[in-house]
Amino acid sequence: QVRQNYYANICPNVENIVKGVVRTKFQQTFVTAPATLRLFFHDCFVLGCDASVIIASTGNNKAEKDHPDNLSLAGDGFDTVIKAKAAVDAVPRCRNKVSCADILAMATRDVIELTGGPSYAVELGRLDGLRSTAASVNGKLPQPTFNLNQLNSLFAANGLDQTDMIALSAAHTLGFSHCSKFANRIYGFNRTNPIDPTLNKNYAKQLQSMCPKNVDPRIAINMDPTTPRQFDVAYFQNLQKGMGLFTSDQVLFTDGRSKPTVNLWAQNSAAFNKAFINAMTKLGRVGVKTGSQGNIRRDCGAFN
Ligand code: HEM
Ligand SMILES: [Ca+2]
Ligand SMILES: [Ca+2]
Repeated sequence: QVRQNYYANICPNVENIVKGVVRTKFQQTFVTAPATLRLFFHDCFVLGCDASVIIASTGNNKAEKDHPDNLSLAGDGFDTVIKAKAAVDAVPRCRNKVSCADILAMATRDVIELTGGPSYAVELGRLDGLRSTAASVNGKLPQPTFNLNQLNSLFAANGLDQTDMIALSAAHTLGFSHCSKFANRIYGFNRTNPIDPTLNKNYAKQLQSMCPKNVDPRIAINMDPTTPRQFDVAYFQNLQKGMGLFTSDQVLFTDGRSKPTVNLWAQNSAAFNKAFINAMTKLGRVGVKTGSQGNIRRDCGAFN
């Protein structure tokens, strides 16, 4: 249902308008990039790419964004969509013609390019969803403790295969994590190993010093210790050295079924870029709403 150039006759300049807003915001704060990319993922995996994640809670509805798995979504992702929506709506012919879900898809494409990743033609034509509840998030998002089978089955439920899953995981080449998300790997891992043995020993020490026990829960650290602001294949090179931050990252190298793909992409960014664009395009098609299943929200944070 989604296609390139969907707004060609409705709002011909929409992609440039969004790009301008995203570029300005990115220049003000780098977090714009990882925050927007993660927001898109968390939107698409819960009821499809329909901007359900952007809805704010109200007195009688606890929305998706207040589910525990979404509380660490950085505010700059939401802010990017709201600012881009305002800029689109300032153009008379575009006013209330472009969905929040599509604005998020365009902004995500733009932040990947701004951080040095591949650019691609984005498919558009999504409607915004009519429901958003915290309960609907349960079991829909991957946990950092997941093994390969758990990752594959959750991604398969969204029409994404193992190759797509590995490519999309490279989003962790950018952005931050709070210490609590991987503390189990560096403190009291199991009965025989206090530290996860798949973790590089020096990296484990660094993590312990950045995240001491009883660290301030607001402290966040770079997920890619080598090029935290570049969208690149350093993510895969880190995995080869035991420097994947989460179990769900490192398992891509320790499990023999995914290791060959990690090794290939660690030394072939052209092949990775191609797979990443393909996977992002598939992600953007998940659960797309049409007709009476959705509408175009006037305010991305509230139902019409
Ligand atoms: C494969 C399974 C995945 C797991 C288990 C996972 C888990 C996590 C966790 C725990 C964080 C840290 C959150 C925090 O403490 O603030 C995080 C951050 C992030 N994730 Fe994932 N994620 C996965 C896949 C993805 C995918 C597919 C994307 C996008 C395509 C993505 C994009 C991001 C980004 C960009 C950040 C950094 C956010 C920021 O700096 O604000 N992740 N992820
Ligand atoms: Ca959604
Ligand atoms: Ca990087």
